[in-house]
Amino acid sequence: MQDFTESMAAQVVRPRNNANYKGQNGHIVIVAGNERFGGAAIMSAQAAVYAGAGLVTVATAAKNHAPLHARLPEAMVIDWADANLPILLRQADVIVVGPGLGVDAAALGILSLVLSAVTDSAALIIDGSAITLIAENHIKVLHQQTIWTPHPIELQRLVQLAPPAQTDIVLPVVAHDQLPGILVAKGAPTRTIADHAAFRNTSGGPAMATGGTGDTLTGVIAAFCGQFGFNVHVVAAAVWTHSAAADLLAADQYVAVPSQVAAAVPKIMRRLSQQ
Ligand SMILES: NC(=O)C1=CN([C@@H]2O[C@H](COP(=O)(O)OP(=O)(O)OC[C@H]3O[C@@H](n4cnc5c(N)ncnc54)[C@H](OP(=O)(O)O)[C@@H]3O)[C@@H](O)[C@H]2O)[C@@H](O)CC1
Ligand SMILES: Nc1ncnc2c1ncn2[C@@H]1O[C@H](COP(=O)(O)OP(=O)(O)O)[C@@H](O)[C@H]1O
Ligand SMILES: [Mg+2]
Repeated sequence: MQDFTESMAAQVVRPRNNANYKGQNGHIVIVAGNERFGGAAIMSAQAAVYAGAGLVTVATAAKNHAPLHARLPEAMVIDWADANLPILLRQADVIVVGPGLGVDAAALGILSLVLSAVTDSAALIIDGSAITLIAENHIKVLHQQTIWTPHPIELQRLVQLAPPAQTDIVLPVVAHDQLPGILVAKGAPTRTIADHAAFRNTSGGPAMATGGTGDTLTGVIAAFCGQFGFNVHVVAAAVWTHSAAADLLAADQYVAVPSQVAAAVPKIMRRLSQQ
């Protein structure tokens, strides 16, 4: 497994053309946040906006609409029970499903709707509760442009491999056999794995050990795919950038608060684009 470094991230995050417009930077739809976990939807959406997504729409529980708009006016919102959600999902360039989704019957229904509406050309980021639901209900995901973002226990639920067995040698084999697309095995360090490449992240640290840090990562990955395309280098660059933003905060803070991590991402992207 190869180290993924700042100079490799800088090959992904290039300066924008002068004529660049929002339609070229990806329409992201984030399906997240039940009545208890509205913050997860807000953090994912904030990270997507701050990492440069062209348009961000959040499909979430009705209760979260006003807090989302108050915190993040750049994001659009739709009730996840709205009959128009499938139409919106079919128009998306990137879909995130799972942060704070919950694991009840309603959440399973929403996940099933997402899996049936995603088009072949869209990238699909599966995180948090969506991973747990897929594991618990033995759902087979066939979508090729999938990005899985489990923490070690979510990965265990998904592939029946306890954290100590999630080694650099075993993970690429298991990912190849069981998971279509790209696996982002989060941890210290996070490993990003596809069929022909596997990277160990070199940024980040324990200042990131706060609920919500993974939720923000989904937004950064979504925005990177929306701007730079779907491939393992782009996803590894998103992972590097997210943790580098946390490192920037950790230089003079004990804790890298997730919403601050999202807010620091534009600075890291600027630094990368100047190299
Ligand atoms: N503000 C919000 O709205 C927030 C919403 N959130 C949303 O909540 C949903 C549930 O997500 P979740 O990860 O909290 O619970 P779950 O899937 O049951 O896993 C917990 C189990 O995994 C373990 N574990 C975790 N990491 C580990 C590691 N590195 N290494 C080893 N073990 C590790 C952990 O271990 P323990 O802490 O018990 O030692 C426990 O056993 C999800 O949708 C998420 O997006 C959260 O993001 C919080 C902020
Ligand atoms: N000690 C650490 N070193 C490096 N990264 C860490 C550390 N602790 C947490 N992280 C990062 O924080 C994120 C945690 O994700 P996750 O457990 O899904 O959080 P949540 O669901 O609460 O948002 C991952 O990106 C992980 O790599
Ligand atoms: Mg998580």
